[in-house]
This record gives sequence, C-alpha cells and structure tokens, in this order.
Amino acid sequence: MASEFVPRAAFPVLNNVSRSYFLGHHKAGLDKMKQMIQNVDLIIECRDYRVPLSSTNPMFEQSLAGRERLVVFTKRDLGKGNDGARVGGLLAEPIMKKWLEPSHVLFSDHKSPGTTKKIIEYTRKSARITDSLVGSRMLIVGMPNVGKSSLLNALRREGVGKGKAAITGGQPGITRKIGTTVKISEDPVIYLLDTPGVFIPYVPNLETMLKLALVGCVKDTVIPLTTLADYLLYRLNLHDPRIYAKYSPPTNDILELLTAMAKATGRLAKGGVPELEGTAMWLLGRYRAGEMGKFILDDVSKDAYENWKKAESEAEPSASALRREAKRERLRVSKAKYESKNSPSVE
Ligand SMILES: Nc1nc2c(ncn2[C@@H]2O[C@H](COP(=O)(O)OP(=O)(O)OP(=O)(O)O)[C@@H](O)[C@H]2O)c(=O)[nH]1
Repeated sequence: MASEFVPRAAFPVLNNVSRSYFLGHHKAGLDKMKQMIQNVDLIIECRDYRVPLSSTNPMFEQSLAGRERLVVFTKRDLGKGNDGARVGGLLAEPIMKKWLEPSHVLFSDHKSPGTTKKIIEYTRKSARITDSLVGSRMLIVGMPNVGKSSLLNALRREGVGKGKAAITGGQPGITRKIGTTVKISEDPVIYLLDTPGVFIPYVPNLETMLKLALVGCVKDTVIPLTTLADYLLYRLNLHDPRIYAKYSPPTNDILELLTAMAKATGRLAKGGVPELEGTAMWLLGRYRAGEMGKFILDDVSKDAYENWKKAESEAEPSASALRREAKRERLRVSKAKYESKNSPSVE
C-alpha cells in the first residue's frame, strides 16, 4: 500500500559520476563574451526554473560583472502548477525574486507570449543607445540547454513579428559560437546576441550534477542513463510516487521500475529481455517534457540562495580533483569522437 512505502531519505554517493562538463567551446564562448560586454546595455542571464540554484553559473557573475543584468528563469511551464510553483505551501516566485535583489527577475515559458512581452518591455527600458542605426546591444547567456535560443526566437517573434533566427534542440551544445545579432525591437532598435551555453569547470556537489543532467544541461552521454533514471525515481518518490502508478507500485528499485516500464511499453530485446537503457532514456524524455510531474528540484526557501552560494564557495575543488576531472573529460570526449567516427553512417 502507498501509505506504507518509505522513500529513500538520501541518494547514495556515487564515485562513477563525472563532475565536469566544461568543453572547449564553453571557454572560448565565455572569453568572447568578456570582450564584448563593454558594448552591451543588458545581459539576460537564463536559469532553469526547475533548478533555480543549481543552474546558476558563478562564472557569469565573475566574468560579466559591471553590466546591468536581468535574470530570467526559463521553462516555467515545466516546474509549476497554475499559480506558479509552491514549495512547502509558499509561492516560490516571490522568494526567487528576493534572492537576487537588486537584479531584476522575470519568468518565461517560450510558448507564452505574456511572459515574453514582459521581457521585451524590460529590454526597451534598459536600452541606453537609442540611435536607430547603431541600436542597443544585449547578450543572452546561461548554462547549456536552458532555453536561450528558444527565448531569443520568442523575443524576436513578439518584438518584431519575425520567425525563428536561432537553432534550438533537446540536447545541450546546439549553439557553439556567439551568433549574429538578431533584432528584437524596432523602437528603440535592440539587437540580441545568442551565446553558447557555458557549464561550470567542476561541480563540487554530486546532487547538483545529477539535477543539471536530469533537466538536460549535460549531454546524456556523460552520466549513465540508469543512474540518472535512479536519481529521477528518488525525486519522484519524495514528490509523489503515484506519478508512475500506471507502471508500478511505489518502489525504490530503479531496475524494478524500468523493467515494468519496458514491459508496458514494449521495449524488449530478443527473448523478451527488457531494454533498460532505452527505457531509462524514454523515462527521462517524459520527465523533461513535463509528463512526470512538475516540481522544483532545488530548495526554495528564504535563505536557500545565500546558503547555496556559501556551500559552493567552500567546496572549492583541490588541484588534484580538477586535474582528475579534466583527464576524465578529455578521455570521454576522445572516446565519443572515436565512437562516432567508427559507427556506421546513416544515409
Ligand atoms: N517546455 C519548455 N521547453 C523549452 C522552453 N524553452 C526551451 N525549451 C526547450 O529546451 C530545449 C533547449 O532549448 P534551446 O533554446 O536550444 O537551449 P539553449 O540554451 O539555446 O541551448 P545551447 O545551444 O545548448 O546553449 C529545446 O528542446 C527547447 O524546445 C520552455 O520555456 N518550455
């Protein structure tokens, strides 16, 4: 019976999970952004609504300081009920706004013109250069896959009524370089620049890494899919295990859940053996599409942001941990390159 089920109180510490995903184009992108900030009026920094703390990249604060910053929590539709997310009975959004004072905070859903409109209005107020030939320039930055390009396209649609200008995609790393300028307003003239997502060189907290991977900021090749599905199960159980009731009674065993899901959805290999990896990918896809509950994965309380920043700064990695991660990342990238070179080509 569901009432007798006791979810795991903590997720086990795993040593096989990489804590790094800092790629060449992340560093190059950040260096270029640093050179550009002199000429921009506003930095729109995107963070994911479902992980408002974990998707904060302190490198943006350090490298892009001195410019006005608007923080936009993206993918609001994936983390909330009708009146915005509630955490412990309290509305989360006013707390998230308070965390970041004096920076201005807005929330977005790329398909909701209302949220996009508010961002456009804010950019118009922040535009300092109103000469229509030069125009005002703004940068959109954030972790990989937080929805920067989608927001840029939505702003363009809302602001000047034009179609898609930037390519978007379900996996991180779609935008590799700082793109061309895209006009998002005529009066005053405002150009927005899309930038590649930038990850953190080392994520000290294992759970932060798992949360970022769960929401899609890390490529699905970095952390084993069944580990990620297990972390999702841990979170679903804390939230409401009835979410997967169609497939299984409440369980703390990911293999049990994946097996039940594989059977129910026909993900079976020869001899009826459940395809666990494929089922884990399917489950993650359903969560990312908002079909496995909508909730915030980070702590949202008055002091959570300060506590998180303090914990992050105290957890500086040792030089040897950084070297180990850099080596692990190099090996992972060269293995992926080797595998893609040697995999059969698709016509
Ligand atoms: N549900 C929902 N999905 C969104 C939203 N914004 C973006 N997405 C989806 O999230 C994925 C990533 O979006 P992108 O706009 O490509 O993200 P990005 O930050 O530009 O990614 P990089 O190029 O890796 O830096 C895509 O599948 C989008 O459709 C949103 O507000 N709601």
